[in-house]
Amino acid sequence: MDVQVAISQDFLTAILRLPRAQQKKVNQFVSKFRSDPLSPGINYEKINDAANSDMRSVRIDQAYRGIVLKPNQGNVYILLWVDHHDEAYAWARRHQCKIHPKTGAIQLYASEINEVEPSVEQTNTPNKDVSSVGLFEKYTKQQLIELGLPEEFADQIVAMPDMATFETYQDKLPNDAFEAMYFLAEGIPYEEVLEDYRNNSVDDVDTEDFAAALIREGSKRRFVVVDDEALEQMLDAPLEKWRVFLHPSQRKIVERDWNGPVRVLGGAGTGKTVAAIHRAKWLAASLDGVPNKKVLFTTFTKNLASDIREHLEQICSHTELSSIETVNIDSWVHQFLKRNNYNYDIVYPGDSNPKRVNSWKRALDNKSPELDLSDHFYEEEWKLVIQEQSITDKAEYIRARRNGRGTRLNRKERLLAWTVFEEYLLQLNHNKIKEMPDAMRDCIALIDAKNIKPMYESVIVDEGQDMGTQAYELIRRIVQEGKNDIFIVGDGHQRIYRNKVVLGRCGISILGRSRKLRVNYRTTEETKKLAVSVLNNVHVDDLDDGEDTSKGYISLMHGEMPEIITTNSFSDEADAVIERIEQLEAAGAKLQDICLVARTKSIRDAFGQELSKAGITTYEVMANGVDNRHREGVRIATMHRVKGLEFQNVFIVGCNQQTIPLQNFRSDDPVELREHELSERALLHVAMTRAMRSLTISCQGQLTRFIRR
Ligand SMILES: Nc1ncnc2c1ncn2[C@@H]1O[C@H](COP(=O)(O)OP(=O)(O)OP(=O)(O)O)[C@@H](O)[C@H]1O
Repeated sequence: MDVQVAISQDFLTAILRLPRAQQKKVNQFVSKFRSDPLSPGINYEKINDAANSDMRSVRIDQAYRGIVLKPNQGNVYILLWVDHHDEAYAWARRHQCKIHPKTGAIQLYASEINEVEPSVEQTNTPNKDVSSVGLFEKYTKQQLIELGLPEEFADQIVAMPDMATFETYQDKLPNDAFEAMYFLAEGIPYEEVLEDYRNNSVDDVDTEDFAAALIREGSKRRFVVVDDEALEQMLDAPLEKWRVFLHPSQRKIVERDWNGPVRVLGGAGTGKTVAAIHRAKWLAASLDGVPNKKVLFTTFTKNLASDIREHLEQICSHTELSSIETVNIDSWVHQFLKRNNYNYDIVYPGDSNPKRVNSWKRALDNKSPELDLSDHFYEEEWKLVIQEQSITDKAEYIRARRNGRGTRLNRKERLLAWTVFEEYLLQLNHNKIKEMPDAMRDCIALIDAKNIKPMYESVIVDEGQDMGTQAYELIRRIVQEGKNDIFIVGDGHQRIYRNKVVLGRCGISILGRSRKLRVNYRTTEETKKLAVSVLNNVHVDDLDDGEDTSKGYISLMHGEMPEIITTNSFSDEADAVIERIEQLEAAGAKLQDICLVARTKSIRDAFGQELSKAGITTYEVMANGVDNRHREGVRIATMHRVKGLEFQNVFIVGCNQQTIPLQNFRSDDPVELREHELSERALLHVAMTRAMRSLTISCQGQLTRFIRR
């Protein structure tokens, strides 16, 4: 029978904690072990009192030991842990590794859990009858076990008094069981949780058959069977776990055929981009390098597209890579139109292109004195109504949908307002410029006129929340309709460009093909909680005319509470930030892992200058390129620029009451004001959720009202 060697994610993490010299030895050992775990050179030793009698220690060198699970049945060896002799043995005593009888997934968890004291919150609440307020009182023990809870914990968990107490079990329970219980406690319906945590087609689980268990989705988040090539890659530091260990909820959406467009939602850091990258690889593999069969991976921002290309290069073969085109949607439009001899300059609604600004100025000169509407109103009306619905004449404008616009306009008022838009259209034409939504429409017109066949087998869209109607209509047109055609990932909570869309209205029906990712791999739970609180009680859409919620969204990591620094002046704030950056550097942090984020360019630059004066190198995050992580320097960026990116340590500076929300927005329209407020909150939320390890927020004077301490 073939020998199978698997590695747990924990083993790889354990390697990274060792001194460099030892890491090398472990790597050599693993290569030897992988080629023949039965070789006489490998010393297996029984571990007295190990939680699992199938655990053995193996000798790496004089001082270090690996912990291996060698089940009785089959020919499977699983490398679980590595450490200094005594610590490795202690680890084996503290950990259990078993196949769950219901889900069939291999679980690694604490061998014992002590009775946990109710949380301080709970004990401080006078007269509260603990036993009557169980967190899981709606569920039976059996139901919890169905979701992956090990039976030995069932009594304790079913009697759990509150969330705070439950959270203290995080590092004791298997990750899958903890997550599933957490989502139940957050109010996610049982069936939905079961769908995510049950392994497909597992009926009769043989709890001794590790070979069968290793290939189940639920096991693959933590264990991988290694062949030589994969092993070599994996042992190459720095290790990026997402390359190998997809969460079952990610794997379920990535590795399967879909009978039409799919929409995947998920809070910041839940691995949407990672899922989309793996999806691109999976689709490309199925194309088998056939020329002219292509997958398009598109994003909203240019720098994210470059980032994604780099990631694809890490996981795809040459052939797969040759089938994937990665480009942000606007560049795609530019390239397509250029190939088709398009004669217009492309601009953006509201941008500073002098020809566009002048055209708009002339259009506003035609404002009717009979209408008391602000210039801003016309700007928004143009973008949100006229461009959104591709309106080109008066008659269409009179019939136009104006949902979500606060100021009502009757027929006569629309006719009067139209004079501005009519002039703008004339000016754009006269100056040979087009706004991007028009350019997208022109792409469609060209495709129709030239009868161009769909160019892609599949399109993958990242940052789906920021793409507008025209972008989706164009996407619909360039991809072959049918199996695996469109895969969209996005998060309405991160919409910062106000390009709302209703997919169904763009010919993209996601009925029955909508999924959600819930596990945040990036930020700590402490940062996540603060970032989510910025969007409390605001309504966020699901890209298809429904509502999305940030309930049932968990971070697996814990860390320091975000620090909030209030100062009295700019120089005090700058000093405080510089001091902390110097402390981080002294503690070993690399400058390129630190990002300073500001709401505006001028605040960014002001802080950038202070950092330079203090001798700290800075590096501006640009819109149009990949961040060269080898270039030294603290990253400095506006909030818009950091979307989709991540940094170990994030400083959000200038979080003053007067700056966030930005005060340059004037409108009497309550709907516009609400929308403005929402996108300002989304911007802050995006900036906060870039932080992997630490988040520091600072202000001068009063802190923005978006943050409640
Ligand atoms: N299965 C996984 N295992 C380990 N790490 C993962 C996994 N999936 C994602 N990650 C990590 O989590 C972080 C966030 O992932 P990703 O950027 O895909 O999230 P996202 O949902 O697209 O985030 P955002 O919407 O905030 O941009 C990254 O550091 C990524 O490497």
